[in-house]
Formats: sequence, C-alpha cells, structure tokens
Amino acid sequence: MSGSSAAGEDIVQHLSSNSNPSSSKLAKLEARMAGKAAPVPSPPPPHHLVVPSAPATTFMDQEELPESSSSDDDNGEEFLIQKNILKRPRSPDGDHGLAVGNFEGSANEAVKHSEVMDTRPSIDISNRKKQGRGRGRGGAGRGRGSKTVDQTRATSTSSAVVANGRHDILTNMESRSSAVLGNDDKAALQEELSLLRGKVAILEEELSKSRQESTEYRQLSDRLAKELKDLKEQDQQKKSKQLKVLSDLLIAVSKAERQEARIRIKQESFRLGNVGVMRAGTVISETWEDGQAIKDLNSHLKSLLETKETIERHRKSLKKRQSDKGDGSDAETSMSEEDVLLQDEICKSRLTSIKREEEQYLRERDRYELEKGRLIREMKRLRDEDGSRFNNFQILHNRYALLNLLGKGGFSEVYKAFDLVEYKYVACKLHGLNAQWSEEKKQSYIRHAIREYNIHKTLVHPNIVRLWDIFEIDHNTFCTVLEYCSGKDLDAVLKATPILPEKEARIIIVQIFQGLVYLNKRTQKIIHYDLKPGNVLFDEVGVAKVTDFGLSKIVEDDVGSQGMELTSQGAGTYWYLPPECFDLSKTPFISSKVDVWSAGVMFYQMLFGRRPFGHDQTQERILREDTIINARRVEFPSKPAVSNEAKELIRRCLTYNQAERPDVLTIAQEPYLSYAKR
Ligand SMILES: Nc1ncnc2c1ncn2[C@@H]1O[C@H](COP(=O)(O)OP(=O)(O)OP(=O)(O)O)[C@@H](O)[C@H]1O
Repeated sequence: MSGSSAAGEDIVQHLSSNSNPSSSKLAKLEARMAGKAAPVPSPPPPHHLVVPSAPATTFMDQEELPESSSSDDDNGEEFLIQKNILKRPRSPDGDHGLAVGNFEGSANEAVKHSEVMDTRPSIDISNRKKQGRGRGRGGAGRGRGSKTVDQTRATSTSSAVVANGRHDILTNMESRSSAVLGNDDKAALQEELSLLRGKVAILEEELSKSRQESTEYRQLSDRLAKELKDLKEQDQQKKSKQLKVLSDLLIAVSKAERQEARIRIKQESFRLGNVGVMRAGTVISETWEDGQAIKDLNSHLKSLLETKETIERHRKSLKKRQSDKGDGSDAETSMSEEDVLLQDEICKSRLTSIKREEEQYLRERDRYELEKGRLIREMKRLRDEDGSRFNNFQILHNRYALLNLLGKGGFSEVYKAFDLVEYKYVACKLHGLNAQWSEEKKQSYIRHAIREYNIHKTLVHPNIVRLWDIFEIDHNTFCTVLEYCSGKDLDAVLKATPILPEKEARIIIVQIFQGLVYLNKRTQKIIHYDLKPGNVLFDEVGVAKVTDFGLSKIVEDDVGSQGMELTSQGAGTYWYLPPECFDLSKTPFISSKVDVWSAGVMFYQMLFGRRPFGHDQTQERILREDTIINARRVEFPSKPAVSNEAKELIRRCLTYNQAERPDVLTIAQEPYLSYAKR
C-alpha cells in the first residue's frame, strides 16, 4: 500500500469516526479521492451516481458499513446518493432535479457531491421552499426567468449549513487530495471545490439576505400591528366621541324640553290654577287654587246667574201686578195687559239668551277642567321628575341614556331613554323596591317582575309593546326596557277627549282585539287580566299597543273549557274586571273571556265618555256595593248616536254569564272587528 494510500486510509478512519453523517460522507469522498479513487480513471458518469433500483437502506445501515472496504468507495457513493434521495424526496415540481440537471460536467459532479455530503440541508431546502411559498407567489414575482438561478440557490441552500460547519474539512480535503491525486483529478476536484466555495458564498449571501428580509418582515409586521392597534384605538375614540356628542345633544334637547315644560306650567298655572298650601293649626295640607281664567269664567257664570234671578224676580212681580189689577187692590201701579205681556216676553227672551251664554260658559268650563286635569298630571310628572334619583341623565347598563320622566306608576318610574347601541328611543321602566320591605317581599316582587319579563319578552306583535331587555341597577332597583310609544296612552286620550267618534273608537278596539287574538293563538295562551285605558299606548303613527303584563296569566295546556283557576287574584282595576272575578264564594275559573269583558268596557267608555258600571264610584265602593256582581245588563245612553253593530258588540262582550260570553277567538270573528272587504 503506498504512503498516499495509507494517508487516505487515515483520513477515512478519521472522518468515518465522526458521528456526523455528513462528515462520514465527506470522509468517504475523501477516501475515494485519496486512494481508492486512484484506479478509477475519471469520475463516474452522472447516471452511475443515482441508482433508483438500489435497495432502500437506513442511515444506520450506512453507518454499519465497513469503513475502508475498497469496493465500498463506488458502492458507498451510490449508496449514499441513494440514501440521500430517500431522505429528501424531490419536490413534485422537480425543481431540485432541474437544479442538478442544470449543472454540466464538473458542476454537475459538484452538485452530486454536495448532495452526497449533506442530508440535513435538504430538509432546510424543503423548509425554505415552504417559507418561500408561505411568502406567497412573491417568489414567482422574482420572475420565472431567474428560475435557474433560483434553482442553483435552492441547491446551494442545501450546502449552506455544510459550508458553515465544514469549511475546514473542505480546505483540509483540498490540501490532502492535492497530495494524492493526479493532475487531472486534482484540477477537477479543485474546480469542484471552488464551485462549492462559490456556492457557499452565494448561500451565505442568500442567508444574510433572508435574515435581512425576515427582520424587515418582522418590522413590517410589528408596524402593521401597531398601526392596527392605533386604528382600533382611534376608532374607539371616534365612537366614544360620537356617543358623547350624541348624548350631549340628547341631554341638551331634554334639558330644553324640561325648561319648556316648566315655563308652560307656569303660564298655565296662572290661567288654570296651582297647588297652594293650607294650614289648619299644625296640619299643613295642599289645596287647589283656581287660576285667573277659571276665576273669570266662574264670575261670569255667577253674574249670569244673578241676572237670571233678577229677571225671574221681575217676571214674578209682573205677574203679581197683573193679579193685583184684577182684584182692584192697586189701581195706580197697575199696567195694561198688553204692557205686562210685552214685559214678560222681554224677560223670557233675555232668559233664553242668558241660558245660551251660560251653556257656552259651561262648555268652556268643561274644557278648562280637562286642561286643569292635564296640568295637574303634568305638574305631578315634573314633581316626580324633580324627586327622582334618575333625573340626572345617567347612562344605564353602558347603553341606555336616560332622558325625561314619562310617568310614575305604583312601584315604578318610566323614563324616555335613548339606546346608544341600537340608536333608537326606548322606555326604561325602573322598578324600585321599597327599602323598608322585608327581604321576602322584595324577593316576591322580583319574582313577579321576572315572571312578567319572561311572558312579555316572547311577545312579538305590532299591537303588543315589545320588551327588549331587563337588568339590575342595584340591590333595590332593576330596569325593564320597552319599546317607546311616543303617543299618549288611551287613559290620557280619554281624559283630554272623553268621547271619541265611533270611527276612531272602532279602529282602536280592532287593534286591541288583534293583540288579544295573537295572545290566544300562541301555543302558550296568555290572559292579560289588566286591560284598561292606561295599558293601551300609541306609537307616533297612532298604532295602539297593549302593555303591562304584570298581572297576566299563562293558560296551562290541560285547562278545561270553563277556564283555569285564578290562583293569585292580583289587583286588576275593578271597573274593567268581569263579575266572575268578584265571586268570593269559590275560586274563580278564568279564561280569555276576562279580556273580552275588559275590552267591552273600554269600547263603551270610548263611545259614551263613561264606564258602563260604577263610573263615578271608587274602587273600594265597587267592592263594597257589589257593583260588578250586579252588572247584569248594560244600558246605553241615547247620546251620542252609536251604530247598532257597535252596541251589539258591547252587549256580547259584557255578557254577564261567563259560560255564555264568547272568548277572544270567537268574538274576533265579528264582522265589526274586521276591515276586510266581504
Ligand atoms: N313603553 C312606553 N312608552 C311610552 N310611555 C310609557 C311606556 N310605558 C309606560 N309609559 C308611560 O309611563 C307612565 C307610567 O307607566 P306605568 O306602567 O309605570 O304606570 P301605570 O300603568 O300607571 O302604573 P302601574 O304599573 O303601577 O299600574 C304612564 O304614563 C305610561 O303612559
């Protein structure tokens, strides 16, 4: 064995002992170059390097091969290349294959060697390719024209890591191989090495470019993330600014409305009257003091009455004179018969005109009374608003901007509010629990309200006020959010105009019945149980809507034809409840017929300006005197004139006997309750 051959063996030994598989490949390459390659006249042709049919071998197999077997050299090369192919499947687009094919001669050889030396970098290549794809079609943007360069780079990339870690080995290899190889081989190898170096340099450059690119991308991504965050913040700020502007506007409008309402009250108080304070010893009470217009009107009426009395007296004296003349007792003061008749005619005519004047003043007084009623309600509203703890334009639940008080009920205050999320007006009903109440009573009230909410929230119909939301404000207060109805309620309408023309009354009752039909066509039927003018609201176009389901009852599925037991009587308003609800001798059975009765009472009230039973009575008196229990027959006043169909509908609704009274779905069939053309 020649010295150079021995040196080759040493190198093989040295390189084979390196656990790095690439080093082992290099060692084998080195070995081939040092000695075993000597008998091979020239590098094997490229197609010898790849033997597709070679049996697949694991990397361990390769490690276990005899290190210096002379037959190993070529086989080893084949084996290694085969191994490499298995480890790094070529990409389907054949880029890599092309990369190999694009090098010719020694370059080709060099590529093969580079493949032989490296398995791990192949994984780097595929990763890089993936990254390249990940960056989008940008890679293609560099141009298909540069494909060869790209491919070279791709191939070179596989050597990058090798280059980093094994530059010394290559240098070593170069010096040793120069010692053992012939001039041709040496030149070829040197060419090969310089090519590899070139590629290493390209790869290094590529790597640094990639690093730079990656830094740039990271910076870009950071910048974009920051920009996005800024935009979001700006958007948020813009939204809060918009909301601030909006709520400021709403508040300004509401404040102006409050001021206007107070000025109007002052003016009207002067005209119609005001609440005064009266002291009786230590007791201070409030009394109503009429305003100037009512005082003037009353004094006109008083003076007319006085004039009337004077005329009546004068007529009496005329009659007396006539009779005195007849019996001859006072001949001097006697008047001719004609004079007496004339005087009497004058008095009668004057009395007639006084009566006319009086009637006019009385009509005016009635109007004042209505205005006075409205003024008193408005005064009460303003006083309630001033005393309310929610009068300072709070935003509830981060969403509802409270504006002005609409009114106050038994345990609740209703505010007009603006929904800052849905951008619409709503009515916020604030249910206040009395702090003095026992915990048990509070819980019962809350249960009651939640029950109402659960019933009401499922109701979606144009003639039923929508319930949008419910939330707690504090331990003693919660809020329900309702559809806002900007018109008055029917109670206020009837206070302002006690008698409605039949046409108007009909359209209202038809809508109420449509709401009731909806309640009775659901799988879970509902009895409202508290239908009264105060619970019928109007929206801005005049659509009537039923509200307040606080006393309503859900009709159980298995209820018989006679209705369901009224377990909790509740406190409906007695003028509007049917006789069966007053029967204390047994637990009443109720059905939708309760609502039919209430609707009949309301319709009567709209047409005739008074309720059919117990109109002038208090709730307490109605109970005491069994007014409704005795309401067997409804009577109609002669005025105003009302159609027979309307009267017939009322009669049917107010059928005393519950069994004979039609239910909601039956009475809704009445032609009078439908506008459909027949
Ligand atoms: N959805 C609404 N839209 C507009 N105004 C409303 C709405 N709900 C109630 N109101 C008004 O608020 C006022 C108070 O209503 P609320 O229902 O609390 O009182 P009530 O029915 O008179 O009392 P209670 O519920 O104790 O019987 C009434 O004048 C009513 O017209």
